[in-house]
Amino acid sequence: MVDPPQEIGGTIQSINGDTNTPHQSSHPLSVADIHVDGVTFPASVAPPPASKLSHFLGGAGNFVKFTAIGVYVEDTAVSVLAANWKGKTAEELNLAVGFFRDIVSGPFEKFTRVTMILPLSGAQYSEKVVENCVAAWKARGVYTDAEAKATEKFLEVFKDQNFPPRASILFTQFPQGSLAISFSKDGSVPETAVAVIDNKPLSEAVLWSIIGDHGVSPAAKQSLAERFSGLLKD
Ligand SMILES: O=C(/C=C/c1ccc(O)cc1)c1c(O)cc(O)cc1O
Repeated sequence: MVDPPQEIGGTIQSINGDTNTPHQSSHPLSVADIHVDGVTFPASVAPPPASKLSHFLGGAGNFVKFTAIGVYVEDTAVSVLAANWKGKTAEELNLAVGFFRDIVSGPFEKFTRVTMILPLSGAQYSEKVVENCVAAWKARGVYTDAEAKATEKFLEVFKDQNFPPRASILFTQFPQGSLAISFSKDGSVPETAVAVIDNKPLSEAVLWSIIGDHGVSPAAKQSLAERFSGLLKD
């Protein structure tokens, strides 16, 4: 379900507890909130944990009945993705592994909000994510000690957590390679991260396991393809 479009590109006030310096987003564009199984993903987040930049909602979908997943990208993603994907239909984008690869590894921040529809423990969630990431690395022959250590830290961050319905896990993926992890009991977005893991393969694999070729949320992929097809019209 999609709401009427909202203008993105206004002045953002308090940035990350830093200063009150107003930040202007780099381009005005029209995107709408998305509702997934009763969970609302607002059209923009300004800014996500540990970031100073505004992000807009690229797309959202569910992972079967368990979680609703919203993928936000830094405003500059539109001009970066235009280079390869301008003028493509939603169907073309949805079928293009390279389109999702460019979202995951493009030189812009991503912010992923995973909201519980059914209750999950931190261990249940993190073990599933790590299983998917390790399987993808092993398939490509790129699983090293650094990734094993990063996944241990990831599991540690989640081990004492419990997520009732409506609670969220928030990932900020930085282009330099770190992954900031935060938690929220409701729809709010905290300013600070609970943990930052400095491992680019892990940061990218978490998002890839959602929207990659065997991603857990085909609905989020479809949503990203539809919205970017509209944003990247000739
Ligand atoms: O959403 C999920 C995982 C949900 C889930 C459901 C049931 C379980 O017993 C465990 C986990 C998810 C995700 O958000 C990101 C990812 O990389 C993989 C996932 O499975």
